[in-house]
Amino acid sequence: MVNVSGAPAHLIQPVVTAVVTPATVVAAMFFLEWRVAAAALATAPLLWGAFRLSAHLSQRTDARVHDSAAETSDRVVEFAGAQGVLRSFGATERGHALLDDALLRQRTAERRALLLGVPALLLNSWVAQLTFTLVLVTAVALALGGEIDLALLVAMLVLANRFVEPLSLLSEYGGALRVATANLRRAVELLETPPLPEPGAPREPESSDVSFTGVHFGYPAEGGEAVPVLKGVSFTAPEGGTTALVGPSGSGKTTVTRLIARFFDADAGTVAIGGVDVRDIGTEALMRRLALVFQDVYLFDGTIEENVRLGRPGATGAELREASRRARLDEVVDRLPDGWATRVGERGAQLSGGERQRVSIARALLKDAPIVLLDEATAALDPQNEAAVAEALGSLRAGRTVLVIAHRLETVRDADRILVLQDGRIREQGRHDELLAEGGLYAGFWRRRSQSRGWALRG
Ligand SMILES: Nc1ncnc2c1ncn2[C@@H]1O[C@H](COP(=O)(O)OP(=O)(O)OP(=O)(O)O)[C@@H](O)[C@H]1O
Repeated sequence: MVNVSGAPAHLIQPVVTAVVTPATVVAAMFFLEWRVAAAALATAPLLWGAFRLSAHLSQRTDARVHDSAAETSDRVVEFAGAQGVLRSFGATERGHALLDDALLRQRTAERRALLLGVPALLLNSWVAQLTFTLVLVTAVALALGGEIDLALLVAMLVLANRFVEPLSLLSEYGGALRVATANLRRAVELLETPPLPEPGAPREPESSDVSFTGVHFGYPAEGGEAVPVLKGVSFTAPEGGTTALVGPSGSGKTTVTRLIARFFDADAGTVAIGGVDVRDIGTEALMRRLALVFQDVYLFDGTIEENVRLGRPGATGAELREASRRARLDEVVDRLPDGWATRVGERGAQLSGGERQRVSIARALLKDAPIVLLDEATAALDPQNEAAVAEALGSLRAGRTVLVIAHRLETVRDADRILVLQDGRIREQGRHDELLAEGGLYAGFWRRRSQSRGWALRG
């Protein structure tokens, strides 16, 4: 963005100068001695050709360097910001590996840009020198022939120098201008992304069951075909019951929850709440019905109280305390020296993983939405936090429609319905004992569970 906003001030002016100066110089040359001016002008197509060629050579590498630099800075921010989460997941190594990869890609892209940039620079300066030489030879030949005097010769050489100098700079500015143009294009693309359309005649669902009917979905891919993630998913999560989503990593569990909250719309099929297509429910009404308790809980750098209040800004103090008590957040607050006024730090950095979860559960309880989308943490919490969070989740589930991406064994066993996802399809569904009796995928996973810590399905 800095590159884009800096473009007018830092780039346009030198680029204009680099074009206007040679044009003025050639005009002055014509005025003084047309044959020397004609020699300078004759090289114009050559100069233009060299400029285009070097632009073409660097265009692709510029884009690659830019993309890899953008990725590196994203990774650095992510790595720094996600330290707490990475640590609690015992995954700092993975964070390191991602950052290392990004740095390596950036180095390769820059090295390649440098290698391809050298011929482009050589070509530009070679053509610029050629122009200068041609003007020099013409002027000297004319002076030797006695057609121009020494003073005019010197004037011509000075002018020839002024002609060539800005042209060699033009190739440098050209590169920066291209980067700015590419950035501007990206910014425009982002701004032009349409929000999901609001229904013309919004409908209110009468109940809170969630159903998928023949849902197909693939994440919009930049430029290419979307890779299918959900391939014809159908199920019903009954009102007031707990439906557990289980399946190997990447099978589409998170995607199912995202489609309910309309982060994206299905490509085909219907996602409905209480029989009403989510696309026919207004965004505000939809959000009122949903509480999201995801792993990457969003905590902003305010006090604990402010973070819980986000669930329902108008809640009374008593309601706030009741929600916190049921989320077992009150005992955390009691321990902290500043109590409710304790600042949680950027992204909740001052709190432990289990404490952050309790804040987000309290927030969801305060919101009191009939449908809860829950992503259980994969992190091993200490026993005290584990028990508290399990209890807090228990109060959140009571009487609500819950869709839970389950990681804990108990959650799966106690669920009213288990959906076994694999490769974007629901392979099995039913209750724990029914699925065990079926002796299929789920039963196999369950048998192997004793070999893994907690509930982890391997693909
Ligand atoms: N924002 C996104 N853009 C593009 N592809 C995505 C995006 N989010 C997820 N995917 C891809 O969609 C597929 C399903 O991902 P999803 O997160 O739904 O799986 P999951 O079952 O929740 O996995 P996990 O248990 O590891 O969280 C994966 O191949 C993933 O790489």
